Amino acid sequence: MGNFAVLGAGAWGTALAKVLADKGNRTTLWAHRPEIAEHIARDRVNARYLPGIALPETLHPTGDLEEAVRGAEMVVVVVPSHGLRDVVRQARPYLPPEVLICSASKGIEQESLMLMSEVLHDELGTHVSPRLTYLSGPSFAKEVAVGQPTAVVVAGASEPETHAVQQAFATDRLRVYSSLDVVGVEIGGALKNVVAIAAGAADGLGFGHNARAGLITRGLAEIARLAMTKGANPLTVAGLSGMGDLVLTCTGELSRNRTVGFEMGKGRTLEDVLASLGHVAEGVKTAKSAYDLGRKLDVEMPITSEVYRALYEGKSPRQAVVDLMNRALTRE
Ligand SMILES: NC(=O)c1ccc[n+]([C@@H]2O[C@H](COP(=O)([O-])OP(=O)(O)OC[C@H]3O[C@@H](n4cnc5c(N)ncnc54)[C@H](O)[C@@H]3O)[C@@H](O)[C@H]2O)c1
Ligand SMILES: O=P(O)(O)OC[C@H](O)CO
Repeated sequence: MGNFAVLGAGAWGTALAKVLADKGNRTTLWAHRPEIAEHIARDRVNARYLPGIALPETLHPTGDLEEAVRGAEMVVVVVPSHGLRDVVRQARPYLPPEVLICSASKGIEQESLMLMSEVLHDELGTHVSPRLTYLSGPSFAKEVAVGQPTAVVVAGASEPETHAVQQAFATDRLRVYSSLDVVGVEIGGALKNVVAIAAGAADGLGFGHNARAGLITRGLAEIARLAMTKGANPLTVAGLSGMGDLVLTCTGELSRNRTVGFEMGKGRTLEDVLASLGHVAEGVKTAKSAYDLGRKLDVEMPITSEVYRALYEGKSPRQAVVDLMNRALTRE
């Protein structure tokens, strides 16, 4: 059995820690807010982020980052993408030399416009590259936590390490594929959240299935363009992290990103929706990062641009749809 650490006790970190702990691994779950660790230790449930799910005794909550990573064979980082750099920097002095590192956060850092793998390289050095992996794909935390069948993908630059992480997470309910295309898998996971906001807005505005299918498909086209420009294989985003996660998040009512778009489509303000959401909706920050990255790399991203304008420039979702529909006609 392994000795694993999961950094981030939100819904996804808790669900992934439960997967590892249910397999009999000693799994330490680090919470950004120490009181969350105390509550989990007392109640054996994360009532704030994953209510109603009993957590096994093999899962050890802590608010102490050093305690969490000391002696770990694999550290899984699952904090919101805007917090990943700080958490990794704080954990760095205590990381065992040969530790495997897996990021399960979906986002692009604002300002630097770096993918999570680039942030990890920046903080830990490029020599860690073979030990870095990235987990993504269509996976609502709540469904994984109750053992609903789910398929995800783990990407890494080095096959043996990627295979080790694939094996660590795999169960008869969680099927884990592997990939060597880290950038493609990361971009698919980050950008689907932006398209989910658009699809939610379309639903909130009262549009139909046609609009949603159009957004998913054309959203995938702009995700593929960005992925290719960043050196990824565009076919990667037709897989679980890309098309798979677009289908889930653009249609599933559990999606926080879709909810943000849906409520804005109904007329609520972004601030109002975020105040009541209770969880991170990565697409809000990623819309800005991706918009800036698209402009920097000269990649045409019309859906991302309209989501950005609706979130950051006060454009009405209805006007954003009108402008998308009236763009110059083009080839598919
Ligand atoms: N929830 C899911 O179903 C799901 C599935 C796949 C991937 N993800 C991704 O996992 C990541 C985490 O999402 P989640 O659903 O667990 O979030 P969540 O909203 O459920 O919880 C957020 C957690 O992050 C902590 N936090 C807040 N700010 C922080 C900071 N600056 N530094 C460190 N920690 C901070 C909070 O205390 C909380 O524990 C996101 O990138 C998300 O896109 C989520
Ligand atoms: O609830 P969302 O929109 O953050 O989506 C959660 C996961 O990323 C789904 O794969």
